[in-house]
Amino acid sequence: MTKILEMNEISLSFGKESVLKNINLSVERGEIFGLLGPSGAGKTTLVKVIVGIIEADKGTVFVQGNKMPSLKLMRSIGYMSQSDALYHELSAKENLDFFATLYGLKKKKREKIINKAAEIVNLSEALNKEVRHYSGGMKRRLSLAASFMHTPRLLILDEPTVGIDPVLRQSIWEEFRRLKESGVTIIVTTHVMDEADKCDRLAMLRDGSVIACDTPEKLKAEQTVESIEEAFLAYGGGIE
Ligand SMILES: Nc1ncnc2c1ncn2[C@@H]1O[C@H](COP(=O)(O)OP(=O)(O)OP(=O)(O)O)[C@@H](O)[C@H]1O
Repeated sequence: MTKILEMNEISLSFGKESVLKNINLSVERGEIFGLLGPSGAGKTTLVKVIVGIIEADKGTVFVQGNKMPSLKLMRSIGYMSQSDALYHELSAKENLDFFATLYGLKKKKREKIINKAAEIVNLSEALNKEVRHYSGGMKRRLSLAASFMHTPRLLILDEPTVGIDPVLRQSIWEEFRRLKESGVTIIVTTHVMDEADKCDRLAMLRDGSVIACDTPEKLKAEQTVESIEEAFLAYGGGIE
């Protein structure tokens, strides 16, 4: 396997608060890579640094060998932020059509791609509804569809399943695996332990530092525990 993402010595402070502390991580092509940590651990800040929304004080990020931020790579990266970037006055279909234009998808193919993405997140029936009439979970699902509809090489998802019911969460994870099979690399932040267990590899974050990084199986075996939650605590992830 080859590396699609490399982060070297990433550090960042907001004022006096040190939010990311010397992060060194790499992600292999085709992996589902999890960033696990409690609220405030620095997960969102780290993905914003990867995407290029925030500049780190120190360190470098390379995606496919290109130093970030890189305009050239925009179309090969899909990003779903924690807050929805949707047009509430437009229908879901119009929103997806807007993103399709941004990604440069050809008009002829758009309809099919939009319908497929909507089907995956279970929104086919509500495609023509204005987003202002959507529930919170529906908006998350629509944002998710928008992030992967152009089949990016690298898909970065910040807490993608928050507010989504367990049944749909399962089917969304099945889709992540299908995307992975088709060669997409996925980075996903979560504080849900059973989701973390589904990742190929996992970095555990606490107070801006990586406290452990490996496959869920090895992380558990190393601490001779049965669950990711116990492993997280054993690595020092608990509240002091
Ligand atoms: N723009 C900002 N200005 C100042 N402090 C910030 C800013 N963004 C984040 N922080 C701080 O950085 C720390 C890490 O925040 P971050 O959002 O990255 O954590 P997180 O692990 O994603 O948490 P959550 O799971 O709640 O989203 C927190 O203490 C937060 O208050």
